[in-house]
Amino acid sequence: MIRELVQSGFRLSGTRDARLIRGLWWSIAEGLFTAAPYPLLYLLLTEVFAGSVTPVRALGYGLAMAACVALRIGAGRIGMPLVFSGAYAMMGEARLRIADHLRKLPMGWFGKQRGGDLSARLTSDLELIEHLWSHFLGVFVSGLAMPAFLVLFLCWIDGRLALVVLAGIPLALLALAWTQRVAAHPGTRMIAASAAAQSALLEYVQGIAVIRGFGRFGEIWKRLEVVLGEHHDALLAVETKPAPWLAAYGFLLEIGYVSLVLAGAWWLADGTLEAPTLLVFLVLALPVYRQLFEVGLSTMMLRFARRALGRIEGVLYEAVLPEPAQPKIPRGHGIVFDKVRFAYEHREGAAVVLDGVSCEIKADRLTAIVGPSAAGKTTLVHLIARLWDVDAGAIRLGGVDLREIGTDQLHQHVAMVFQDVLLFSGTVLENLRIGKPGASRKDAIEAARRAQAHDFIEALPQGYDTMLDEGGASLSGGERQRISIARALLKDAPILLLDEATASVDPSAEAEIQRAIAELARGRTVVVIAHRLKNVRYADQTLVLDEGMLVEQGTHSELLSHGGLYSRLWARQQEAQNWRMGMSTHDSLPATASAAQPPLVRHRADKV
Ligand SMILES: Nc1ncnc2c1ncn2[C@@H]1O[C@H](COP(=O)(O)OP(=O)(O)OP(=O)(O)O)[C@@H](O)[C@H]1O
Repeated sequence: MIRELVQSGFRLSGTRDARLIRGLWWSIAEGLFTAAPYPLLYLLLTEVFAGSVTPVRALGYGLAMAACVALRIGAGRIGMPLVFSGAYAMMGEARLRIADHLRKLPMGWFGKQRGGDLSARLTSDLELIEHLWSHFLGVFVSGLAMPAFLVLFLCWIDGRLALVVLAGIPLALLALAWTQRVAAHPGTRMIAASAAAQSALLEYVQGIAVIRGFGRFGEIWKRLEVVLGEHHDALLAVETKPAPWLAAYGFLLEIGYVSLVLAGAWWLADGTLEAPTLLVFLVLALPVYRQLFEVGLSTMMLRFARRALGRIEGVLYEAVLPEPAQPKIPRGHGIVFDKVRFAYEHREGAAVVLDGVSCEIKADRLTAIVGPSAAGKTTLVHLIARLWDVDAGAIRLGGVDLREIGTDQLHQHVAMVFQDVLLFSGTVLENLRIGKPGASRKDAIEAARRAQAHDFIEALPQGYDTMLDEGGASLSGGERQRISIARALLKDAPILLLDEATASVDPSAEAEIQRAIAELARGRTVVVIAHRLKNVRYADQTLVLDEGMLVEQGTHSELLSHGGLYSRLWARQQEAQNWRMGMSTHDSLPATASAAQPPLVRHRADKV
């Protein structure tokens, strides 16, 4: 099991750190130096009982024993840092490999994971493996080396008695195997319960605003109590269920000691054994048993580590989106959908989200995607970014199938601005530079200026060096949006995918965001999901989706004259706006705001 674990650990990190291997050899040396004083003690006792010991020889033995102790300490001092640095470096590599692998997984995979379970795999499971490498392996090998050496020494002194010392071991090992079996179920339960507890706590913390808003503390609290109660019971079971069998393991090991006393007395009486030999056996058998018990106990941890490793490997060996061996370079920035079919669930009878969609998104033009809720607009745009692969048909960029371009290369061509803006904990500047690592401060500020974000960033306590909370919680929705637009401007990719995200912000912020987006759209292939049709009425073409199908396409005026779904949606939105205008004493606000807002990429209007 240990060998398998070590090899899986090497596979996990993809390296074999030489420091770790050297450190383990030093740990074995440490175990041997721990055992070495005992044979010296035996030799000393033999001479004492034979009456041949002299003060000088006794001093010699004493010094030799002291040297063994010093060597043991020295080996530990050299080995331990080597093991630690090797183990931490390897686990660092493993974390990077996992993070890199996660980046390549289809987004659908994340949707199927429970947040807490995934975070448990990436934190506590990985920490368990790290602990195994850093704290356990060295102690384990030195813990095995010591009794192995002593048993060999006992065999050399008296084979009969050594066999008696080892008499209980086969039965003890059976008890240990049984203990492992008994612990298997509680172990699995404990891992599941702690993942569930992490999920529940995460959900509780993330959803605290909603829980508070709906006054549902009682119910959620009860659910939390149930999950945490199960976690408590599972933890208890993992300790208590195997405990009697572990005790049996210890008892059976030490049965050898009772046998040793009985057999020793017998052979002493019949004159086939000498007293000093028996004395040495009685002294040495105890550390051998103690060490074997410790090693047996630690194998319980190996079980957990094996399970944790299996769970981490489950992530690492999850199939990634296939990458081309020879990535092709797109010849232009026009996008073609060719009979695209896509479903989130790849199983018989699963709902088809896009069904036979064929269309052309022209290079350097603005294409708007509109349609009722759940029509498949976001899905279509996500497919362009290859967050998923299509089930049938193809999407081609510059004449090349996205699957032949390679994800990294594709992402160099594409910038995305979506509704859920994710900002990372770090400074505003660092968040901007996500668009272009290594961009100068001047360029980042220029991008922020063009994204209408400069003024509010400057007003922050440390301006561009202000630390943002995780997720950018300290900023408003509109401010987060503008940072994400600045990020995309800085990236300066030729294709821009954006989810018109102004529905939830106030009219003045909406106007600012529209201006920023208009700036961003200049001279690029832009695909925008539009919820407010008025914002994209100047688009070069509008694709109308309904229930996963492309039902209409054309310019605003073409679509209006067609009298189909688009014109109905337009009429409904106009009606809603008129209704809003007439309903309150603030009638003039939307009208004024609307007049103040530039429609998305108004500069195109000039061309029309
Ligand atoms: N990750 C997902 N897993 C499974 N189903 C999904 C997922 N994302 C979206 N869907 C489903 O796919 C369908 C299309 O969703 P999509 O988000 O593309 O629609 P949309 O037109 O952008 O809607 P809206 O305008 O309301 O944002 C919906 O029925 C939705 O429930």
